[in-house]
Amino acid sequence: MNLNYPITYIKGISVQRATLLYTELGIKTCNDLLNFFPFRYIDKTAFYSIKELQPNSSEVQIVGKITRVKSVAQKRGSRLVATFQDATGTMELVWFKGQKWIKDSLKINQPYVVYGKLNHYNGNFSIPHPELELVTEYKKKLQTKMQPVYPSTEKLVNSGISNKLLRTYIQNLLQQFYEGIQESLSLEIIADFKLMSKREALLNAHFPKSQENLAKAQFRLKFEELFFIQLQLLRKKLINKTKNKGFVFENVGKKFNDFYSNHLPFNLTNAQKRVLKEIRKDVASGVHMNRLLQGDVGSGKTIVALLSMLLAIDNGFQATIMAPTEILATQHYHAISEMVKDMNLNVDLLTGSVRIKKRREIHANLEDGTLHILIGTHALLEDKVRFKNLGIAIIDEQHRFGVAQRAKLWSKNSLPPHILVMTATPIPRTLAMSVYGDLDISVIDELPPGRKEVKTVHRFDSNRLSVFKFMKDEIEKGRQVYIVYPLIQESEAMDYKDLMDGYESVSREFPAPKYQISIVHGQMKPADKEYEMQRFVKGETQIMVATTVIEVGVNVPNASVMIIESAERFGLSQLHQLRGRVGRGADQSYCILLSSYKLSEEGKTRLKTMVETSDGFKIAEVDLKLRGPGNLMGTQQSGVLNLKIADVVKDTQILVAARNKAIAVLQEDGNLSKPENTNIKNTYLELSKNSKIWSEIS
Ligand SMILES: Nc1ncnc2c1ncn2[C@@H]1O[C@H](COP(=O)(O)OP(=O)(O)OP(=O)(O)O)[C@@H](O)[C@H]1O
Repeated sequence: MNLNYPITYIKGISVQRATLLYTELGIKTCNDLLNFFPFRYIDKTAFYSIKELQPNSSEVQIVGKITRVKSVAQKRGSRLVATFQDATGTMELVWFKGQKWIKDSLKINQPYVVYGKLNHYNGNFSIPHPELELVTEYKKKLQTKMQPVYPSTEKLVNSGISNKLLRTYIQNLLQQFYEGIQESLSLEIIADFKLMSKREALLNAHFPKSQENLAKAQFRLKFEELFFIQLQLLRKKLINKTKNKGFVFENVGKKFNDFYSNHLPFNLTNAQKRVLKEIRKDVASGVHMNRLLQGDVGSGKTIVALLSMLLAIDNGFQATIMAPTEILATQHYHAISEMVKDMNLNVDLLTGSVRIKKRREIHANLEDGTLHILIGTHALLEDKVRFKNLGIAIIDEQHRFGVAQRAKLWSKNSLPPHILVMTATPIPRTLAMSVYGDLDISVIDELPPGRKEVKTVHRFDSNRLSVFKFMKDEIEKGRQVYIVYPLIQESEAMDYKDLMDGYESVSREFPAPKYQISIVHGQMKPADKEYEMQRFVKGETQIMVATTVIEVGVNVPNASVMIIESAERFGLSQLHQLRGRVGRGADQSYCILLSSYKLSEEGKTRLKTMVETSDGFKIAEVDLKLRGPGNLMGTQQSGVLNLKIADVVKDTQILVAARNKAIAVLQEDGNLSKPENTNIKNTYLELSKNSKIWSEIS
């Protein structure tokens, strides 16, 4: 018997039911079903006394006697109420249906075991429609103490596959295949972490004998799941390091040194220096760099990108930056061209709106190597874009690019160029371990000196007039202001209306010619967007009304006020990104979050968090708690988050332990060829063949 057999091998599962289980729950093989875990258990191991009951107790089991039964008339029909009592107190059992036969069957003053969901109303406890069994009967039966409850769908239930039936299937499966369940971890790991055996763990995860056994079983299975994912990610990294040769940038040469000594516009922060060292070590070592650069908004990633590119250029290579939007690519282009303007370097910009003639020129310069740095958007991925020798590819805000798109950029070379992925959306460390576990990670955890914290306040819509007044004062001082409106796809038409209405009212309040206003939104042509953007960058307009197109990376140091309309509709990391557009110069900056009075609890938490902290990593932690890992920016494409039993957020301690153990195992035995690692190797190979998550991360 093999656990890879289809579930029709399990007693009681017909082809028709197997098909349903597959379409509804994705369960195909015995192994799938074995790893389909309950999401909760009905715990019948514990008994309560009535005095112990708490308003928030959910399902409870109590032994006591029924002392009285009566029918109580109510508006529609009547209900049956039994007074139930133990040595510590009294409560009620209630029925709304089937009252006649229940009334007839209830035995007064005999001990019952009662089980059900507890209600608490007006200080009184009751259980509606309880399960009841005379103690004499209860004692005769062999009890399943903790019943598993599995996730299900309406269709399954309607087709007769109840939770009870699922339980039976899994029971049958365990009976038929128990001997075939192989240990997957080494004896050493089992001893080290005092783990249950795999068989015992699976049995107890489905049919636990006690809470304690359940906890042990879950720990073992979570550890195993995270261990093998980490093993896979780390092996991928190891293979990348040992097999993929990278270009060697031996020289820290003329351009780098010239820029560092003569053109650096400021002193690097210690964090920038450290990260640059990490990058230099990679690119000089002969292995292929695959590094994630995390830095909070405004922490100064661009300069690190530029210096890394100069390392490549000094060694005869070309460099590229790919950005997710035209605005961003253009901005990088302007910033970088400006910084290297006296250095005899050729920098160009390639986006969707570059004209054919210019495009051809870029293609030609790229192929003959005269173009040193090319900055662009997705347009870089087109087949016609061929580098002479691309040494480093920097990808800004990687979550906007698919894995396949990135791969396309790699494949433009004989050897893959060094890769630096930059993200301004901090991801909590433990999550990064999973989602980017195969990359090396650098963090810029320090802001440039002299930055003042952006003062952040929350105001209700009714305060708009005083907000306008504040804007006028700031503009008077020579500052610029952003006003951002939400744009959510589902209500796009409405949102555009809000934006245009807002624009009109701002135009009335801030009339020309004294005030000039830019507007930028996604429905505009790229060239118009760019024109409006540039007017704001050059200081020709004082106010920029926009949707979230300006969310990431836009850098206008003179802009010191960020007003966010309907702030409650934005996600936390989005708000943080938007706020990051101000506070980029030396002036005191402000962020005003405007909202209606109607706020959900989550909305309140988001706004409160923004007012309380400006630390991107802290904000990411809160966001993670509010929305779960799959919704965070930077994690959407990660199959690593579709776990069967572990939770990368809640089980961080297990995750860290599993990762450290995986590192230790690979350090000792990179190919898993030692006899003591046979179990691990077999499971690893098996998972590589069969697991969906694994194919996504390999
Ligand atoms: N070490 C430094 N000292 C002073 N100013 C700096 C330093 N590093 C960067 N800056 C300036 O800080 C601002 C933000 O830098 P940059 O645009 O590189 O940030 P970023 O990390 O890309 O942030 P975001 O992701 O928000 O765009 C720029 O105006 C830049 O010139």
